[in-house]
Amino acid sequence: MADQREPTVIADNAHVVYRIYGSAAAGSNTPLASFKRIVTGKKSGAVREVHAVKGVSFVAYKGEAIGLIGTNGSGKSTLLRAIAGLLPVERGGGIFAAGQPSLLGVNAALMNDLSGERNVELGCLAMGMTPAQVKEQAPGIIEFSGINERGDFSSLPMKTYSSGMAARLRFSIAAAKKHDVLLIDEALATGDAKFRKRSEQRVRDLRKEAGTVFLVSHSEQSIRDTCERTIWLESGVIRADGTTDDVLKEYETYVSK
Ligand SMILES: Nc1ncnc2c1ncn2[C@@H]1O[C@H](COP(=O)(O)OP(=O)(O)OP(=O)(O)O)[C@@H](O)[C@H]1O
Repeated sequence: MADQREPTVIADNAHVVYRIYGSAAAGSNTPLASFKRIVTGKKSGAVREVHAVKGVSFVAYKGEAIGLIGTNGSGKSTLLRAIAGLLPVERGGGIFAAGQPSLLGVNAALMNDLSGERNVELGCLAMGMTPAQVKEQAPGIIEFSGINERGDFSSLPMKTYSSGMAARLRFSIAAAKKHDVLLIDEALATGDAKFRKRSEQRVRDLRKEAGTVFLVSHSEQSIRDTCERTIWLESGVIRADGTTDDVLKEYETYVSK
């Protein structure tokens, strides 16, 4: 029988390389050296490359929540940013996505001098909501974030918030919209236990609304609670892709060695 599932993200032999210019020679980063480069049009000699994602291929389907695990520096955040279209994929491969994937935290660029309320409005408008939708959704977003649990913080500038409060507000804004593909980078690790529970529920709801969710996390519990499929990346290469139980078991054996 043909596969009836609808693909939302296809990675086909995707490679991502960071290029760091002028990183080697001593003195090449001085203002004078930079000025000389501008005048002469010459690029600084040294380019260092970090090959962060190496030939990754997978297909993600509508309704799936996929965990991304791997040790520090294994390429998880890089892959997420490439799926979001924020980093280019090298020639020969590609990442194709349905709609515009939203990377939680980056899309909602919050302004420190503005109040939480104003940031909610701007964030929602930036995600494409109409002013009427924003008006309707804003109180729910503030309530979900819980920033007013200890006083009226929503009318205060964001710079008065703790980093956890800011992260919660960012999550709440992004999670207010139905996303085709929602990419979450450790967002669930911020905030306290109560908020984490609420946000995990929200991820499950978003999934029910038929989007696809990718979750990068070092918390096996978060991955277990939200994702039935997990991809394990190590040194930029997929080591395993399968049910969360199976992949976590393999990963645990690897890290305990
Ligand atoms: N802006 C950058 N410029 C150059 N190299 C980078 C940059 N960002 C990440 N890297 C490198 O790319 C590799 C993968 O990094 P990445 O942040 O994707 O890993 P990660 O799996 O998300 O790590 P962690 O679990 O620590 O968050 C690492 O070797 C890192 O040093």
